[in-house]
Amino acid sequence: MTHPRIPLPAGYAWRELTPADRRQVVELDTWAFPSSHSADDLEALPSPLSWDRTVGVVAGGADGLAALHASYPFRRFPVPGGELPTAGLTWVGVHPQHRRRGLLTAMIDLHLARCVERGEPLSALFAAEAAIYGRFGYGHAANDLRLDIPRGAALRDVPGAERHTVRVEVASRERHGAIVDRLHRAAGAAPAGVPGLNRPGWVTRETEELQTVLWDDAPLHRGGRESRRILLVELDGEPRGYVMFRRSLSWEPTGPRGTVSAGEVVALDAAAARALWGALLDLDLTTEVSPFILPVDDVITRLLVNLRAAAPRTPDNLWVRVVDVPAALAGRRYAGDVDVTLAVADTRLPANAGVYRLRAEAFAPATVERLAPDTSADLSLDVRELGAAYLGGTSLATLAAAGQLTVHRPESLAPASAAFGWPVAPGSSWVF
Ligand SMILES: CC(=O)SCCNC(=O)CCNC(=O)[C@H](O)C(C)(C)COP(=O)(O)OP(=O)(O)OC[C@H]1O[C@@H](n2cnc3c(N)ncnc32)[C@H](O)[C@@H]1OP(=O)(O)O
Repeated sequence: MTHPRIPLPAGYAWRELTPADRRQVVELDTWAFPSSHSADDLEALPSPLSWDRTVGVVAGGADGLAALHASYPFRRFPVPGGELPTAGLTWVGVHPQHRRRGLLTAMIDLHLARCVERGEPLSALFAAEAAIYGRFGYGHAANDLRLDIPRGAALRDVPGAERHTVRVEVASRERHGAIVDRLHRAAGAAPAGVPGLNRPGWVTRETEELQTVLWDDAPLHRGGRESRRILLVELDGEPRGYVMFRRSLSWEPTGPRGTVSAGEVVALDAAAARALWGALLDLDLTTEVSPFILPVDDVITRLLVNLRAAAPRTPDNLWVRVVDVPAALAGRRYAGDVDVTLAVADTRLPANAGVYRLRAEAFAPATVERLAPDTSADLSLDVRELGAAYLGGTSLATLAAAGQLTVHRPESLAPASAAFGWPVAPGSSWVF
């Protein structure tokens, strides 16, 4: 792959990184993200990085890295009704000595240029701070749900839940890797049990490095909690759902106080989900279950009799950058008939800007045509807002109400908003 000529501020140079640079990567990372763990301990952990997509910045005359970024090759990133190659931007860090000199800006320009070269119409990320990425055209595209559910919280009944059996074991890749992979993919492909109605943004761990990191259970991940366990629910011996979890326990004057930190909670249908949550909410010596990341429309929101008591919070989940507007628009399905012209602005990638006519019947393939740049459009918006709406989690009408989308033909907004939505809320079940 050619190295695009993306300029850096004076005195800095690009450096392609390899596994031999692992120590420097760890050291830069601990400058960017303060950690109580030693560089030796962190270096001993498996690395999630795809090294051929990991680029450093070095400063003339200085040791070590001034900055670093990487991306994951998500070849099958779920978009509404389909999948598109997507670059998962990650491990972005600038040494405090070198911050606010334009290094991140240059790294984003290189990242986007490489997305174009690689034919990745989208980039997605989790933002360390919400204010960082909008300026680069990333839109806040999904939220997730965080809960603290009291032990024994009442759940509504689901017929057939009682037919499931439960297994609780120490989590291991050898025993559970294939099961977890299969259930996770299946749950994202058809969360409502209907083929084609997928969960946008439900990204899978597609590389061997990401799989290795998932199953690594080094003591420094534990934070005072136990080693990682898995709870599986089965129907007639067939796995139908899982949750990986760790418990912690303290003894208070009032009695034992245990919490359950749960990772992704995945089930193939409502009965399996009811069986899974029922078991998870009834572990001895515990008082509370805190699932880390759930989709905002996860079935638990319908199963809990008192959702309010679980103190729901919905922080931002994925941010999406549309790198190739026509490929992205044509690569997803729409939840209603649509025939709309969009004027998309993109100062960072001018070739991406333009006026596009999008036509599709509900849930059928779409066609996208680039029109002359002076064509009057029905709606105009920045590529950042297109990214926010792209996975179906942010309504075009909401963007219009917030003054972040301009309506030129009023009758186009309602059908376009309905079409850009999606019946299943977007979101990733893990942070990358
Ligand atoms: C996908 C991920 O990996 S998320 C992880 C992001 N990394 C971190 O949060 C680690 C700690 N922080 C850092 O490493 C750095 O401060 C970074 C990467 C956030 C920013 O790097 P810098 O090289 O300082 O950014 P750069 O100089 O290119 O700034 C570009 C613009 O973004 C703004 N900006 C940079 N960081 C922030 C921030 N945290 N909040 C708000 N604005 C910011 C700058 O003010 C600047 O604005 P301007 O163009 O109006 O002057």
